[in-house]
Amino acid sequence: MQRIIKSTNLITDIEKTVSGIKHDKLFVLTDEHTANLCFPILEPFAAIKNASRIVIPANDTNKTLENLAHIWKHLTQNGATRHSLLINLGGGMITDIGGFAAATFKRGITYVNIPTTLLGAVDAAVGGKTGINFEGFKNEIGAFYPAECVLISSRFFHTLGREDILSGFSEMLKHALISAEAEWERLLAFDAGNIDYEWLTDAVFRSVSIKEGIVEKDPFESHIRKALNLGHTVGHAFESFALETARPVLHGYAVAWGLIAELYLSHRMCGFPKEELQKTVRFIHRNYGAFALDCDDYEHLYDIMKHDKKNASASSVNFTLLSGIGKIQINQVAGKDLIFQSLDFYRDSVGL
Ligand SMILES: NC(=O)c1ccc[n+]([C@@H]2O[C@H](COP(=O)([O-])OP(=O)(O)OC[C@H]3O[C@@H](n4cnc5c(N)ncnc54)[C@H](O)[C@@H]3O)[C@@H](O)[C@H]2O)c1
Ligand SMILES: O=C(O)C(=O)C[C@@H](O)[C@H](O)[C@H](O)COP(=O)(O)O
Ligand SMILES: [Zn+2]
Repeated sequence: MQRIIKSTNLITDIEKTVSGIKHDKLFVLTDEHTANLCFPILEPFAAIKNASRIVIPANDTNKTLENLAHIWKHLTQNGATRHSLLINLGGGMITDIGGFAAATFKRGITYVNIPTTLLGAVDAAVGGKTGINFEGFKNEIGAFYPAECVLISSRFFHTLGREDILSGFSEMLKHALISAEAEWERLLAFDAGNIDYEWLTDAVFRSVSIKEGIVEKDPFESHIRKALNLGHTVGHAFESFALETARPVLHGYAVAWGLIAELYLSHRMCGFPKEELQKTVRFIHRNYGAFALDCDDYEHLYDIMKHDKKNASASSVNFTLLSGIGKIQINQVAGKDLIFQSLDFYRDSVGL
């Protein structure tokens, strides 16, 4: 199992981590934003200054084959060997693409994730799913290849804008929904306009523990790990559709909107309570607004859902649903009519 450090002393922890991993050369991958905002925070650790630096453009639209090739090229041209160490310093885009570069370079080198976004810290950096988007589909190419260590520190969160905080928060809400009512209640009190960072740090550490517990039981998503995909069957369809129509949305926003549709399916198919559905929908609508679509888009969204990795066949769509908070129902196949009704419900809920 990968080592997860919930750090309260970043520099000491990174020094210990890097010196504890035998390596011949150190590489640090950032995007153009984390190069400026986050790399300097690590500079008191001398070895980082001498590391070979790889910088790629920011955001999910750049989680591409071209940027993956750029990372491979840099490693090759700068003397990386099978014994080199890669540090991924960034949000989920960087830990996904950097993790996949590490998985594939010389058939696998060791890497460490230092997530710098809320989403990266609670979700993307943990659990070993790595990959890139391809042909318009989210995470179409990838590998399970866990980081040797994930170093989580809330020091990076202070430069995040409201939208990136909310994007990460929806994955925390997902973790609460699949675990316990008390956690869900606590999170619904979150005020993105007035962030209490101490409260947030505690909530992040609890959230990571929920994911850690699930991944430990099922690292390759054969059964219970599918719970971590709640909201993503519809969410990824929205995200891919948004990319296609040149109006990209943040991953966590797509997941939040996906949760609306999938909790509706949970209500209809598994008896998820109406009051909890309504409370969650109100929170999402208030904080995340809406992604515009109309009923002419349903067929296309359904076609995208048919590519979801959880599907048992190319013609059925498999969801993770809930019969209550913390009551996970995996492998739920919904028919096309009901999926369309869930999209109607999404549109009604967000005022479209
Ligand atoms: N592997 C997994 O299990 C997993 C889980 C969830 C999401 N993901 C993937 O993660 C990606 C989304 O991650 P994300 O939301 O972190 O996006 P991201 O990595 O694109 O980061 C969002 C933005 O924040 C900037 N940024 C990063 N750290 C910052 C900081 N400390 N201060 C200010 N700006 C900062 C980035 O440069 C970028 O512009 C998606 O590709 C999604 O598919 C993967
Ligand atoms: O770690 C997991 O397992 C997840 O499903 C976490 C998700 O939040 C994440 O977005 C993941 O990348 C989705 O994976 P995919 O297998 O549906 O591409
Ligand atoms: Zn996600």
